[in-house]
Amino acid sequence: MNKTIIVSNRLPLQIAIEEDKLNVTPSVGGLATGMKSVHADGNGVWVGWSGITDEDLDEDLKPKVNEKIENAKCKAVGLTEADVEDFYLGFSNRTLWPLFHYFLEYTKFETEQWDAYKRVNEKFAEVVLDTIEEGDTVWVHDYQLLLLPQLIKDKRPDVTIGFFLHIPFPSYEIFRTFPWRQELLTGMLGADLIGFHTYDYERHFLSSVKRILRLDVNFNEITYHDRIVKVDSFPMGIDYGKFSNAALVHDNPDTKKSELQKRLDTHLNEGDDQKFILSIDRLDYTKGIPNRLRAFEHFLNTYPQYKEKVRLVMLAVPSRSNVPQYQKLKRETDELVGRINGEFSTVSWTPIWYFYRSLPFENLIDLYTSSDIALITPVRDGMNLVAKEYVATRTKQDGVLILSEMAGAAKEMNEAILINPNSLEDFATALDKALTMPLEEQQSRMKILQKRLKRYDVEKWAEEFFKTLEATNQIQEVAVSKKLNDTEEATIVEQFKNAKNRLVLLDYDGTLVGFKDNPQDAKPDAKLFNLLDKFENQNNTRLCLISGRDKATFEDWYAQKDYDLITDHGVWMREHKEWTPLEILKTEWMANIKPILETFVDRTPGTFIEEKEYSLAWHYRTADPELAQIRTLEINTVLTSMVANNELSVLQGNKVIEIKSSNVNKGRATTQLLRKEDYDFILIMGDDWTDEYMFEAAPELATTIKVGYVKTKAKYQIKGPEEVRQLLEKLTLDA
Ligand SMILES: O=P(O)(O)OC[C@H]1O[C@H](O[C@H]2O[C@H](CO)[C@@H](O)[C@H](O)[C@H]2O)[C@H](O)[C@@H](O)[C@@H]1O
Ligand SMILES: O=c1ccn([C@@H]2O[C@H](COP(=O)(O)OP(=O)(O)O)[C@@H](O)[C@H]2O)c(=O)[nH]1
Ligand SMILES: [Mg+2]
Repeated sequence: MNKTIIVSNRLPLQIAIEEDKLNVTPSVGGLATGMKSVHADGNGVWVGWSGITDEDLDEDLKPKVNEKIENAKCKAVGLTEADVEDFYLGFSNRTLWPLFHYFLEYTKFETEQWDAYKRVNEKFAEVVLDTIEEGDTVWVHDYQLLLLPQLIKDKRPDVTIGFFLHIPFPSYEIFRTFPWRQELLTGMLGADLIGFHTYDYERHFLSSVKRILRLDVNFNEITYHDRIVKVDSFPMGIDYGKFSNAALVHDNPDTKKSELQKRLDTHLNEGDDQKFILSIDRLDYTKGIPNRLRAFEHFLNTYPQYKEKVRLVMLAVPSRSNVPQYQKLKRETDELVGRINGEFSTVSWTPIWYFYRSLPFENLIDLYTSSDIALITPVRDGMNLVAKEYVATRTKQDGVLILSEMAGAAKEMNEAILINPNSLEDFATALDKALTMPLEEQQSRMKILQKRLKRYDVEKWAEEFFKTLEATNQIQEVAVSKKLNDTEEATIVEQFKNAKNRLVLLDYDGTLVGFKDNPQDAKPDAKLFNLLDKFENQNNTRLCLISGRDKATFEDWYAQKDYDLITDHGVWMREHKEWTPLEILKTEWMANIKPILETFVDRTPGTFIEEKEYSLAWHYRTADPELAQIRTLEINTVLTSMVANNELSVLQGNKVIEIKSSNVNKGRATTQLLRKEDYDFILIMGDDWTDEYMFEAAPELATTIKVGYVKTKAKYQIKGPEEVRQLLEKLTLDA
């Protein structure tokens, strides 16, 4: 039976060795708590790190640890102390985490740690590849494993891979500062579906893909080599039933109260207007803890009537405490709590109750159900599940959630009081509003929130992700339906061999060579000359390069060669080194259109005009892709009337717009060429939209091949120039 392999840095259980005994605890943090129920229900295996380093695992302990891991349907990836230091505490949590959360000043770029990141991603790949059986699906999670999807895809292209990022994806302006930005993006693109919590993270990612990798993005689909990678947003939900049921049990008078609950009750019973304001987070600088404390102080000063009535119950869960920024935050938090408590405390009242520890589930429920207000105010947060858990436990639908706009969860929780966590004023007004909110209003807001969270719970979230992942498989099949397979290739080689008179018509850019920023740099290389020469020297074979390039450029490049050439999209033809025009064209229009294009160059950095004898081309390969898209629309509009009057047409090529006479195209040139002789083998290859004219003009017996996996009239598709050359090589060898 096919299974799902979940992969994340941390396994849902954490193992530690304490006094020679194994101590197993559940992992904290949104990813582990959220995915746990998905894992428990499904048939599958979870691959990740157990929490113990290889150095701590002696031969005695190994089988015991493995047993615990296997019983939990997990498989461990072994990490050494150095891995934990450089990969986890290092690159993951001192580079990726701060930068993706917009903490530029905390971000370290260290090559050694980057190397460790690559090394550990490979370790994960090894275990995953070892676990995969045919038909399995892999779901990779989070920023610690950005390179993993590609590492798996390289070895197992048949396996469907999903990737989900649990933290924000930063805007391009931030992401571009990464020294290894390209590698990170291509690592992620190994997946077939890439998921984010919100549309904002999704569009930031697409923006980086367009600008850094210069890939074509069509709505939310990226064309990447022979695959289509789909990108979408899936806001993660919680195990709603687990939290609401636990709260119901907690409310039941027969349920035995915990020690913590008894303590909470003592204070709540001190008077009618005693209230708890709750905050729960890992002690992380993204969670905005110092801001929250200062804001609480400001609130007590602004609304002194709440003194001795409200308490801030703050649970800070220890996290990544070996990273210096976290240690600094711990000191700052301790100091602030001490100072504020010192400032306001009375004999019977301490304004802040501060717990620095992780609490068991039952105690979390005590806190959620006893608090009238939840104050969840991260400065940046991928999602924030605590906010959702609070809502799920409000069985009487009372209580108010104050939530930072900067949490992914805010996008779906409009009925909360949303605040900017940098504004002390916002905090104070929101707290006052929450404390005075009529019960009916609390309930009407809570009802809507609960309905939404209950419907789109974590199971539904995972289901939606899988559904989309399955659908991406189908688009893959459509996109590459004409992919040239080995049998077809063998037939072509065979036909070539048996033919008496052969014509091979090849486009140049994008077909025989890849694209360069400057078209003049895309010269034929020695290997290509070699290959074409071999072709040329075969009997009964006519080789003709057909290009939109101008005559002068081709004359320069191929002066020493005998190949036939067709240039300017079919204006000129060179046979036996003699140039003749295939078309007689006017050029008066150029003087009028060039100044218009020049104004576009002025206003669109990275673009330039290529002047050919019979056409003008505006290139925008290195321009900002979104600006270029707007400008192409503008150019088309501006040129419409002029084009009609001069019998011109505007061609949209690969990152280029070309204006030329309407009655010239590669199709007409192809037809003229075909009239010259009778061929019993014809091969035509091209990558661009303009090459489609050749495919249309080709007779039935011709073998037409599109380079690249986009829609085409050609019979077959092939990946890129590399593959074109391999095919040509086969034709020369076997002929
Ligand atoms: O594994 P740790 O270093 O101890 O950190 C705990 C986890 O923190 C992060 O959680 C994120 O995922 C949540 C669920 O999607 C989301 O609500 C939250 O905003 C994120 O910060 C981290 O992404 C995980 O990888 C860590 O395991
Ligand atoms: O003592 C605690 C405190 C919190 N949590 C859980 O930790 C998760 C925190 O997830 P969130 O998305 O809010 O933030 P993250 O820590 O992932 O950044 C929530 O599911 C909490 O229930 C926990 O297991 N033990
Ligand atoms: Mg081309």
